Amino acid sequence: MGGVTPLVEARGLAVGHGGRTILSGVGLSLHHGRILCLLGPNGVGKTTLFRTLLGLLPPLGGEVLLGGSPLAGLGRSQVAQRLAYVPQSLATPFAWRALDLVLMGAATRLGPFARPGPADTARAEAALALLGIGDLATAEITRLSGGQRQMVLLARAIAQGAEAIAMDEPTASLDFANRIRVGKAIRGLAARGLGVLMCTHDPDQAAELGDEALLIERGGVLAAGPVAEVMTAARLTRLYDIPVRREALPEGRLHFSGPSD
Ligand SMILES: Nc1ncnc2c1ncn2[C@@H]1O[C@H](COP(=O)(O)OP(=O)(O)OP(=O)(O)O)[C@@H](O)[C@H]1O
Repeated sequence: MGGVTPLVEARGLAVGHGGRTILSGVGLSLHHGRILCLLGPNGVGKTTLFRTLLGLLPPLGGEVLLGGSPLAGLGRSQVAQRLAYVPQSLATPFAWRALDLVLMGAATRLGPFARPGPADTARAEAALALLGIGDLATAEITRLSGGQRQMVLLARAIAQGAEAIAMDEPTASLDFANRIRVGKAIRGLAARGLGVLMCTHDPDQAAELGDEALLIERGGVLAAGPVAEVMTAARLTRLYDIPVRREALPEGRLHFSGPSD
């Protein structure tokens, strides 16, 4: 990886709200074709970190670079070309069609007065198809289940065409089949060269999908690096404050479990 400019980079980053620091000294590098999983307990600051990487919150220290350019010097559409965001959920009273919501992703690349054209519509439809939800295109977003909405939000980020996507617990509200489908889609995006930054509360999922893991404890980073090296039983025990067991399943996958009693 030496010499390759990361898609997303944080150096000595401090994040928080209203001047109150929640995390400091955060360093991370996301590269083309890689999946970086963020793990940490509830309320530790993962969403706050994401929002800072996206320029939605000002850093309280350090810096963020997107594609080698300081975030501070980038406009909204320049950020949108570099990093898309899949939030934890979307609460909207507007009865947009799913396709329209996905088109908004495609439109973030356009100038403020440009209207989406046929190519943007095609890109939006392709993103829905990639996730196997082409049949939801004309559905009103307010009538979809939480899981279906989550899939549409993921399609919106894909349609944005950014080189990297930050996903905040992208499978948290999904049923078993959709979770597998989204996992496959995430791997597919990485195989096409995108960088994926994702928060998950499931260590098994991080081990299955992630190339690297970033463990975040109260105040800052506990450890970062390749999944198998970083996600030790001892570190996860410290992270979640319960005894965690790690085992390698016969097919080579890592499985983590807590105490059974
Ligand atoms: N808008 C806000 N204003 C002030 N404090 C906030 C705001 N949003 C979040 N916080 C606080 O910042 C801290 C980190 O929250 P954040 O949502 O980043 O955690 P998280 O790691 O994403 O949590 P979870 O895993 O539960 O989603 C929490 O103490 C939270 O109460």
